[in-house]
Amino acid sequence: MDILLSTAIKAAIEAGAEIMKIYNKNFDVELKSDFSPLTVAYKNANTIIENFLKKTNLPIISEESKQVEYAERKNWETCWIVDPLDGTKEFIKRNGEFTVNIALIKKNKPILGVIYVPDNKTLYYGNITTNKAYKIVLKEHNSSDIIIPNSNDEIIPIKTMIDHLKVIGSRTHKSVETDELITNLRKKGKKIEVVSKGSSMKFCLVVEGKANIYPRFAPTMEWDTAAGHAICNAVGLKVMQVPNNGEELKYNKENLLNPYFIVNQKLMDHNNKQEYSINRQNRKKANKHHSFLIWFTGLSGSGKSTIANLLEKRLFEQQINTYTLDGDNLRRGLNKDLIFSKEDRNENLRRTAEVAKLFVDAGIVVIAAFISPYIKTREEIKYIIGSEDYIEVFVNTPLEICE
Ligand SMILES: Nc1ncnc2c1ncn2[C@@H]1O[C@H](COP(=O)(O)O)[C@@H](OP(=O)(O)O)[C@H]1O
Ligand SMILES: [Mg+2]
Repeated sequence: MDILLSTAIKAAIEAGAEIMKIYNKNFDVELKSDFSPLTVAYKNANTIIENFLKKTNLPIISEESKQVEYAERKNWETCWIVDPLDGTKEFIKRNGEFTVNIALIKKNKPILGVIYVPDNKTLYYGNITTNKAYKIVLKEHNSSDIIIPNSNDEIIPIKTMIDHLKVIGSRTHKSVETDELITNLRKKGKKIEVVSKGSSMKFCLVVEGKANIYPRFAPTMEWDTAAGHAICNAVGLKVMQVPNNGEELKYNKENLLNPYFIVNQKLMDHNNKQEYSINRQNRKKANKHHSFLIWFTGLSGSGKSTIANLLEKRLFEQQINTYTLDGDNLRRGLNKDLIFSKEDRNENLRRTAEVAKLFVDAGIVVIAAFISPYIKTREEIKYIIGSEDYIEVFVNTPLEICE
């Protein structure tokens, strides 16, 4: 694991352990003094985190520490941004909704993010270089088991029904603007459920797909959002500024106050579906058969295309309307702007799935053969098509034979 990421994870867990020692002692009210449980938890957590992060020789912006003048910090290409205890109101209310937040910023963008929820020992982290985010529920506040990411812990967001959205907002800092946004979404005919949570846990719930949109039309500081923002970006979610100027939140600004923002705004902009008189059911009746997608996956040289070709011939002989989507052929036209980078390969598959969906709607049995090794991508394809119309076939030819 990246040494910067593992350092941030260790720091967050150790800080969380310290916070819980104080949280678990009896206290009723916040005493606004340097010795209140909140202040002590906050300061101790900050010291622990700073001691870890100092080893990286990168500068730190932390809510708790004295801020370095902008004239100096604007020259920092890379820095840490830390909120040692986010959700202070929730800590006082004793509802467990508080977090430790550590983010690594490069050129004003968050590239790594770690959020630890010490009350339920849940760790979230994301890395935009690998485009992966993980959620791990620990048994103890102990980081020694987390050195190698386990694919079972990778966050694969639950998919969203665009007409039924869960909007998540602050438990404590509500705003009229957020209420207006919810009213407008309801006017668009969407079913909206409103969920409240304290702290950066809101980002985590959106990343998991347990909430869908997080509109923040109330003040926050850079340390409240940087780690959550990185984890969102790692799963492809954007944290857009409002008013929307097409840009995401930026970090290490002169003023560390964030503008308002929305996580996952694209869901709000989704167009309503236009209905036509002739639909899939009519086509199914006329064709006398169902339509669906058969997706062959397997290694290069495993025989996917050969089997797909034979299958199509057989179906065609039985007067079934078929079409084979071929990666090379699509790259000659629709996908000719795409290269073979990881992003473009995913985009290639996404577009293929969208085209397949149109063909399925047109009443055709679609056959596709793509290597598609990542379960995450195949889940995406299944989601686009709809699980009831998706048949996955793994051509399990051993590597030696493929070669
Ligand atoms: N008036 C204000 N100005 C700047 N930030 C504010 C603010 N009111 C609340 N916040 C930020 O909102 C955070 C709480 O978010 P939420 O309401 O989503 O739980 C606070 O974090 P702390 O709890 O760490 O102070 C604080 O930084
Ligand atoms: Mg905070």
